[in-house]
Amino acid sequence: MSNPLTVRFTGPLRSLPAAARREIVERARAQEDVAVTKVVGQILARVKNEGDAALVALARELDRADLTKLEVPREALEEARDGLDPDVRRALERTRANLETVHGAFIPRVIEIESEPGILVGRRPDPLAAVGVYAPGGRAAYPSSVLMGVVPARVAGVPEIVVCSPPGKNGLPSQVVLAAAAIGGATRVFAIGGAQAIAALAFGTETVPRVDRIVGPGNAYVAEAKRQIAGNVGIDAPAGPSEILVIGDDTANPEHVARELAAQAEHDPEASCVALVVGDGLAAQVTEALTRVVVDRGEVVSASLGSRGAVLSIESLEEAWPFAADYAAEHLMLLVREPQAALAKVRHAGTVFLGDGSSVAFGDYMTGANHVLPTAGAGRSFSGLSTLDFVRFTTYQTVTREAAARMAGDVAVLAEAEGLRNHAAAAAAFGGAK
Ligand SMILES: NC(=O)c1ccc[n+]([C@@H]2O[C@H](COP(=O)([O-])OP(=O)(O)OC[C@H]3O[C@@H](n4cnc5c(N)ncnc54)[C@H](O)[C@@H]3O)[C@@H](O)[C@H]2O)c1
Ligand SMILES: N[C@H](CO)Cc1c[nH]c[nH+]1
Ligand SMILES: [Zn+2]
Repeated sequence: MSNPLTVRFTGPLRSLPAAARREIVERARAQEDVAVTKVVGQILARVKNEGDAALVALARELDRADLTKLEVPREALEEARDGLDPDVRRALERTRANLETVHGAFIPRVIEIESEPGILVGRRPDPLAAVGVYAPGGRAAYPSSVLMGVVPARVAGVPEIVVCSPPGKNGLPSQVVLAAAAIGGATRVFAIGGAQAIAALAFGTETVPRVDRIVGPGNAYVAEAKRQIAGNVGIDAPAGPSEILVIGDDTANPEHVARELAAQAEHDPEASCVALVVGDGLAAQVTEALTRVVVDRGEVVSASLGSRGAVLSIESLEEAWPFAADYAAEHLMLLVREPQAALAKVRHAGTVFLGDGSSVAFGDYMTGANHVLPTAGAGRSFSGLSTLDFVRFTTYQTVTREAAARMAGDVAVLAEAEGLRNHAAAAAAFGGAK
């Protein structure tokens, strides 16, 4: 590593100046960056107005790729899958199977309930007709993210699943991303990245179909593009640069804490990685371990930890819970003596990892939980990606003649109170009044 690794915030949490605490908790700066907002606004307008021509031009400008075709032919997907290293294929198929098991169990079912005798109300989940899945591909290729989006969509019954991922210099997303799209069951794949991919899926172009919902993680440009098009098309949670909050008591292994921070930091210089551990001694051990455990991508890890990282000591776990609720981490890791009891204290988190066996890397790749999760505090109001993102609900009701007769009077009372006498008349007619 060329730069020595430093962590931006260290020391006791209770001594942290209010401004520093705010800076850690409000790590949304990149998405609110006016420059990003402006650039993304311009990209969306170009794609909306110029369609495919803008996509080809933006691929040249931003991805340094000369595209002859935007859509990746089906044969190229199948060739990528068939040519994949057998170990990688087996691992991707294992991820797919676990996602199918977990997301199949989480799928919402039809619910029917009688609110009164003779009045049946139902709610039926209906799969969306077409969805877009963004798979990042700038600093790293993300075949795992392809599966995290495509598999739950397929399990939910979506017939058209369109994947977009940035092209490399050869004009195609990486082979392993293409293979994952085939393994997951994507119906179409386009070599389009960044904000322009989100625009193409939201507005449609000559070759890219307009979809009903766009999901998937990405960098600050992708997250901002999803935010800006949210009025036109459904989106999942804002899933931007990765983040982790590790909470550890005296049973936490400092090297494990450090490795978890380094793992999420390697995604992006804008990743936010924070540890709150009981005792100044343990905090110092974590900071020291960080200088030893980084095995790759040192520049990215250093940039992330140096600009946003925090290793803070607390006196007891009780100090951690209000901070954790405020921070609403994408990944919350509980390296504590009684993780299940600690889980009961958690208010906001994308997903939680309990105990010393549960590295976030397992959830990132294989447990079957989804790794597309709300970031930048969005965990206070959003959940991680699931089959719920791929359905909408149709409610329905049926009222028997007898129930209609019993209800018509009170409905007329409310309709009269609103000055809507035709409603009262309709209810009375169905209730059997002459
Ligand atoms: N929250 C989650 O669930 C989750 C899951 C996986 C990955 N991630 C995050 O996804 C992100 C992946 O980012 P990435 O950069 O590797 O890939 P990416 O595909 O998100 O972004 C690459 C694209 O960004 C665009 N871009 C780059 N610089 C630009 C500029 N100056 N102006 C306009 N557009 C520009 C380009 O179009 C490029 O194709 C990381 O931040 C990672 O932490 C998050
Ligand atoms: N940690 C990422 C979500 O923030 C997901 C991921 C994909 N590959 C490895 N990790
Ligand atoms: Zn990860």
